[in-house]
Amino acid sequence: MGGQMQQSNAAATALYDHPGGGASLHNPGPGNDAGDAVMARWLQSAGLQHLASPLASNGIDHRLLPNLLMQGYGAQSAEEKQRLFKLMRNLNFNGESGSEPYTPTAQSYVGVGAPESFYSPEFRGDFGAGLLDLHAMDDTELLSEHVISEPFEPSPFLPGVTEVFDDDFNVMTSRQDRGQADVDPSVGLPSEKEISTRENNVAKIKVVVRKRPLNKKEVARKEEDIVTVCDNHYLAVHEPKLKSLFFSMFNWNLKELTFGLCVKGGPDCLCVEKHEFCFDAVLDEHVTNDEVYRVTVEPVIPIIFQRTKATCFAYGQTGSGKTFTMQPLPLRAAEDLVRLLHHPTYRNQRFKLWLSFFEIYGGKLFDLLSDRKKLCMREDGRQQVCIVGLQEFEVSDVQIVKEYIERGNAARSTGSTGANEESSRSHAILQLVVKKHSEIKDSRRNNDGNETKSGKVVGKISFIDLAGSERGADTTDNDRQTRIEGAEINKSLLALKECIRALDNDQIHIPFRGSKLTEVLRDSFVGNSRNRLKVFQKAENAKKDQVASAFPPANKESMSAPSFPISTDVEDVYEQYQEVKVVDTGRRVVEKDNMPYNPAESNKQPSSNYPFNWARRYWVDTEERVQKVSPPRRKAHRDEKSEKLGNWLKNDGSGSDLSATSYKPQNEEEALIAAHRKEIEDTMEIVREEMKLLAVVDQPGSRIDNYVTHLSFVLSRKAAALVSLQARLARFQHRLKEQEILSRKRVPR
Ligand SMILES: Nc1ncnc2c1ncn2[C@@H]1O[C@H](COP(=O)(O)OP(=O)(O)OP(=O)(O)O)[C@@H](O)[C@H]1O
Repeated sequence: MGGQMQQSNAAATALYDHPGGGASLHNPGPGNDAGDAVMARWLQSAGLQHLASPLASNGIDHRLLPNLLMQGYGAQSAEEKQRLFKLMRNLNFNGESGSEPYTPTAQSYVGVGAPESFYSPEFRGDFGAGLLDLHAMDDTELLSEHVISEPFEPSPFLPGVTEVFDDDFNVMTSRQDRGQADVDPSVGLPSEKEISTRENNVAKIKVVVRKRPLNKKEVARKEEDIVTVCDNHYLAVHEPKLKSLFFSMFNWNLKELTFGLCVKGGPDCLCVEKHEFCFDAVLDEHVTNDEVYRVTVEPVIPIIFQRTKATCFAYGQTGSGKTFTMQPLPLRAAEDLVRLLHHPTYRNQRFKLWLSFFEIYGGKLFDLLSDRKKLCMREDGRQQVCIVGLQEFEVSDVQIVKEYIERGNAARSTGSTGANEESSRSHAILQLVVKKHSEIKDSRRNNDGNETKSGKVVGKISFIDLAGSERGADTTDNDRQTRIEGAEINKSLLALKECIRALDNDQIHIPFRGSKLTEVLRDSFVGNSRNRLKVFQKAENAKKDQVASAFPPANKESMSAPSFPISTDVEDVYEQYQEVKVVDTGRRVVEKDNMPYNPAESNKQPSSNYPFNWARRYWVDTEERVQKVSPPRRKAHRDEKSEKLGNWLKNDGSGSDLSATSYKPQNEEEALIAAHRKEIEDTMEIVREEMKLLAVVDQPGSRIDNYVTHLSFVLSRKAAALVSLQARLARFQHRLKEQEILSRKRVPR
């Protein structure tokens, strides 16, 4: 994920070199120039360098940072304010002068010749996790950059490095070269142009779709192949649809009514709708697994040595070919990683490769390389996730990697479902970690979070073979256990999707606590992380954006394609959600036979990074309203709002208390509701925490009030989903009662 994340990290580590000397930001004085420069660089690291002058004119004091949030004074746009807010958070700003930040000297910008101790976790701990690192608050376990300061040479056996990563890599190399040659304070940092180049060029998420050929069953059933790969980026799905003779459609966004006569046949004729989608890459049914590797994982391998965490997901419906696609990838990656370890650049750096393999089944973690030992997940004070008891194995050659992978695969939970005879019923996570060691005593150790003893993480790549999402139709033949598994799988995939969506929209709050899967993956999402997903897309691209929503139900399992990972009830809720989204972007993605898709036309539509247009409108409205509210009333206004929200969530209309913990689900529907309740409770907890934090930095005219409104909106959406589920449950129970009455009537007296 995000090159800008890596960028920010580089800036942060270059800034801090020496602990002593320099003026405190709290005490402008002799070191004021240095303080000026530091403040300017802090702002620069957040892309807010243009705000340095208002601060400078007032004397340098980090306590003035919140003033920049004031409207008409500093940060103007929503994005700027958000960045500034993030910066303050990362500076551990608390509005009081209690914590003295470390003051770097002008000399300290160079980023070379730093004493070893300075980069030690203990030392960095003094300044708070991820200080100055805008995107890597939880990323403190990564090795500091100075240990890999030798210029990196691209591996001669990795010719396929994509342009994106080439750019990223070249910027980094040139910066490092210059940093070593020159002691100018500005040299250790990237130029503005470099920042923007990197930010523009490195995608946070890459989406590659692989089409699977029809399998024997589908061929025997004479099913149509409804997916056409148009070129390397586009594919089309042909959706058979029953249409009535006369049809009408109202587009809320364009406020226009379309109606017409289906001329192809009589009433209820079968039409084929063509939907076209765009991805970063589309691979047809003839590509080999090697080609998949070259397009997806290979470009990321070199940057694993550059303090990066990468994650490769396989996402798709059950039976779509995720396991088939994912299984060969770690082995190929290990081959290249081992080769790089022996490359002259890294040969003498005491780097080693470690492997671990575990699965999440039914919300619990099991070590696949240690007789399925049950594992515990813990979060430390810095929100670093540790999997207690997970065995990591040092792997020095590919044969050993192969053996471990086979052993882990054999231990995985699989089962037979209506859609796939050997379906993965768990999420399997294989991690390859490059560590730098000072001394190694044992090649096998517990991952107890004690990094200093056995090496510091340089970079990591995780391969995640997600369990497949299931539609209601896929579950008809499944037994009770399999259906419960399916509900759990769908729930965790939903949580994953929420996180990716939040990340892609640059939201401040990412709902990692939505499921075990997202909690475990937390560190793959933050800091120096890059994701290569099989399926998901950035909001900027209209067509891509619609992928997850607009896939037709028919035969979509024939590719590793997006689908809403919902089995029954939740599906409805998310369909509604997606409908809103379509209205929001106002872009047409459905290309009908008689209505060819016109990209130019779609570009005319208003674009938005925000997931819901009406939410955005709400945001704007609220902003206007809040501006009119006088400052003393603002807090009361916010408190009242959150209290109302809390009350509403506690009492969802059915009189049930969401916080009830004694609730025992009786069937799958109730289990789903319980899962939703838990999610709402977790989200509320996070909102409460966020609000505490926000209260500290709230300033008249800031948009924090709006942010709370936004969170309220997110919660209300979840609550609406819950209400819908409960309505379904009531209907379900009603049906059961009816059946019971009927069966009683049939019993002869
Ligand atoms: N590209 C492909 N070429 C040939 N066969 C494929 C391809 N992709 C998948 N298959 C076959 O399709 C079947 C289902 O694939 P797989 O088990 O990988 O699906 P899955 O998405 O992992 O399913 P689940 O989520 O249920 O575990 C397997 O028999 C596999 O060999």
